[in-house]
Amino acid sequence: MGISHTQTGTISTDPRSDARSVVSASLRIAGGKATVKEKNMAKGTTTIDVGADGVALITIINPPVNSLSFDVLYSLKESYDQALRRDDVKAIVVTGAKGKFSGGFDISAFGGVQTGKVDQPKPGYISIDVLTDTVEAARKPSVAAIDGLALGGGLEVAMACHARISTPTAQLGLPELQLGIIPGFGGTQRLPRLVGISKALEMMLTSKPVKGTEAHGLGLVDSLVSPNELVSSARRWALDMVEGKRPWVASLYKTDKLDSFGEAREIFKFGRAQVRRQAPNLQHPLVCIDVVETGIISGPRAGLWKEFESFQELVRSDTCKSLVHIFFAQRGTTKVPAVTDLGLKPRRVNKVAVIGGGLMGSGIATALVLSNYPVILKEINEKFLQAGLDRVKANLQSRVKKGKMTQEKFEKTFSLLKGALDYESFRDVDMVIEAVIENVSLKQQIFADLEKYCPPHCILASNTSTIDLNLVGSKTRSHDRIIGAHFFSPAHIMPLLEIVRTNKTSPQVIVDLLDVGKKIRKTPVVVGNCTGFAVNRMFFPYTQAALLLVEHGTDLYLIDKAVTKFGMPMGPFRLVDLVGFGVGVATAMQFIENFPERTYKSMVIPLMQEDKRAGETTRKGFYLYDDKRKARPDPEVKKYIEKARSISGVSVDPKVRHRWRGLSGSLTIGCLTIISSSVSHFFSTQHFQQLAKLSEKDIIEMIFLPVVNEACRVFAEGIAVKAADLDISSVMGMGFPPYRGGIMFWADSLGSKYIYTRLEEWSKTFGGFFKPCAFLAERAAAGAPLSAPVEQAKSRM
Ligand SMILES: C[C@H](O)CC(=O)SCCNC(=O)CCNC(=O)[C@H](O)C(C)(C)COP(=O)(O)OP(=O)(O)OC[C@H]1O[C@@H](n2cnc3c(N)ncnc32)[C@H](O)[C@@H]1OP(=O)(O)O
Repeated sequence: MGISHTQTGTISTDPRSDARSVVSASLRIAGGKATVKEKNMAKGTTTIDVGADGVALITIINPPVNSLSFDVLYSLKESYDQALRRDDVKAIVVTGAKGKFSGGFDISAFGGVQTGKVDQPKPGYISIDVLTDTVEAARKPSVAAIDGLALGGGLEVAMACHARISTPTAQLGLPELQLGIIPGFGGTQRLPRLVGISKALEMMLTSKPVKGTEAHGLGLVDSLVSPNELVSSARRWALDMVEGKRPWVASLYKTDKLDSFGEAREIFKFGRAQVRRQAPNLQHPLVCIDVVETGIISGPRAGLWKEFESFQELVRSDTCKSLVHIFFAQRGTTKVPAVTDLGLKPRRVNKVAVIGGGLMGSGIATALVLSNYPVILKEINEKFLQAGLDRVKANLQSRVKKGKMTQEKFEKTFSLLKGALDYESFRDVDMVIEAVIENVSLKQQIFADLEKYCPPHCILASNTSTIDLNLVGSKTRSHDRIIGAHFFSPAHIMPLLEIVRTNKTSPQVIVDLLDVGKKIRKTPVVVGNCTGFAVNRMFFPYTQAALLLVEHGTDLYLIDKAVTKFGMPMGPFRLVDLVGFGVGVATAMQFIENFPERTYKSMVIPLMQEDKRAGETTRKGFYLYDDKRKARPDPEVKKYIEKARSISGVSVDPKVRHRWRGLSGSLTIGCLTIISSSVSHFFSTQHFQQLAKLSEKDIIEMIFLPVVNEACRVFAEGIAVKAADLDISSVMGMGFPPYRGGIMFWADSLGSKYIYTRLEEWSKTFGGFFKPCAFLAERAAAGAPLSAPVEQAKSRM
């Protein structure tokens, strides 16, 4: 259709303050054409294609998601200038190449903006000069033809057009807040005018996109068509506008969807209250509301300027840096050196078996059937099997109740699940996930059976959270296909999947499981084999530090409060209650056996267990629980703490200098034997008093710096390939606040020297638990960040 002109070689304006910018290098012309080198440097472009019908089709091209780099944005402006200049162009259609409109502003450019390494255009250039004064104010109408996705800046470009045609499945949204910023190309002003203030705030504050069909209902999209008809319909629509057959709407000045001032004020008030309650540590959602409000009160142009200023400030904030780090770290977990770069293609997994229908097994089976995998659920008897099947059913039904699944879809999904009491039906499965209790000999027997019944290509995965996989597979000769698939409870909801490889697991099997992980919508992190892997190893010192503090005098509820305020979903004691003391103690035993030198052996939990307290399930743990599972502090807990103190020799007498003797002998509680501590050291009254009066900052550091210390060990041992994988593991497995960037990213914000000094100081008082590891000591001595790659780590992979 028509003549095609790519824009790489045509510059009409240079909006940048410094024309010799990094960006301009990619657009500069050498003898009328960009050199090959310069072309290769360009990060995306637009093309313009003028048809015989007089419609200029401008296509955004920047794979994989047509993000809006500065190159693309400048090229968009140039394409527009050309289309507006040319007499043979009557109207304009903007679209994205290969079925994707645009994934928004190029997030990889944020770093350059933050450090000032990329020259930015003059203030307000994109949102005002380009989108408002060129696109929206043009004397030729524009229609956005949206397929795939129009997110962030992508949707903002589309909203500056005079109409939007979309496919029913396209995703439209302004997810900027999940990156710690607000929309910066006019979205805060145009979205409320297209869909109303309430809906616009909801879309921005939750960062959730809407599908084309919903967008149509909301008025964000003017017409829905199939992908095949998208561009032709948009062309017709644009020409209809030229001929006055369809309205030509500038979204920025629309007022019909706006509420009255009084109503708007109420909506803003409600929004702010909700933000303060749900995200008390975050500023940018409040800024977003302020910016929308400015536009409503002072007019959209004032709103655009306020948006620009706020965006510039937020993009440089620590929150934005942390969230952008998390964005890329999450996508980086599937890039595993010497595994995903070998050119291996994932094999097709047609059928999966899950062994064990308990909480974990049924959750895993739910996650699998939800992604259309046929699943066999195996149990040891009819009763357990039925209970397992019922759990999966209940998981799915809860989705129906919440309106997330139709009854018809429920029936189809549930029919993918079959029960089994033996291994006969395992003869054609491609993957088995064992999810039985943490019992080594039971697991060994199961894996030996699996080797007999499953086909030789079948992936043999274990959901163990702590047990060494070499031990699990020791009675087989299938070590190359044994792998850990460690889900987090509830498995159908929690987003993380720890993929544990031994030094014998084949790369093909890892690639296969990564693919299954992606299909069941998990974020997989590949880790090496050791007790507790990455997440539980980091979790362990978290609870331990909390117990140590409590035994030394800090109020347990104060600890939970401080930790929640820091941004964790719950404090360590509330978490132990939720997980249950049984699981907590079983896990602790693994650590005591494997890392005795850095285990703090508290008796608080075993003493409580002795009194039939086991956490939330018994309605009594560190908290008391009512019928609605609401937790309230229990003054009785004090007595267990005091008893534990007397056992461990920790005294609270302020006048005397006490010796912390440690335990001698062993104490048997139920089936649990806590081996006596060999560690003995001193602590002073002064320290007790300090601990009783710790500031929130101290509490946070005494809880999380041991976690950092363990994360450093995990990294140094090669259990995690990249520090960023530990960031994702901490955010998705532990609930570490993403806006702090994950455990290693946060640690680097404090500095290795500072962390080392703090831990060293506490270790002198409290012993081995706080002792900084060699890796931390080395990084501190070198003044190096903890997240810098480990060059010669003894990789266990
Ligand atoms: C001024 C403006 O208001 C500011 C903005 O526009 S900020 C940007 C707003 N946009 C967003 O937040 C969207 C972010 N992207 C996403 O949510 C998802 O990537 C997506 C829904 C677009 C695609 O998801 P999916 O198909 O699962 O692919 P996903 O693996 O996430 O991304 C594919 C690749 O595109 C990259 N990518 C996605 N969106 C990008 C963006 N906006 N900028 C740069 N790269 C992006 C990813 O990093 C990934 O790269 P990789 O293959 O090298 O790892």
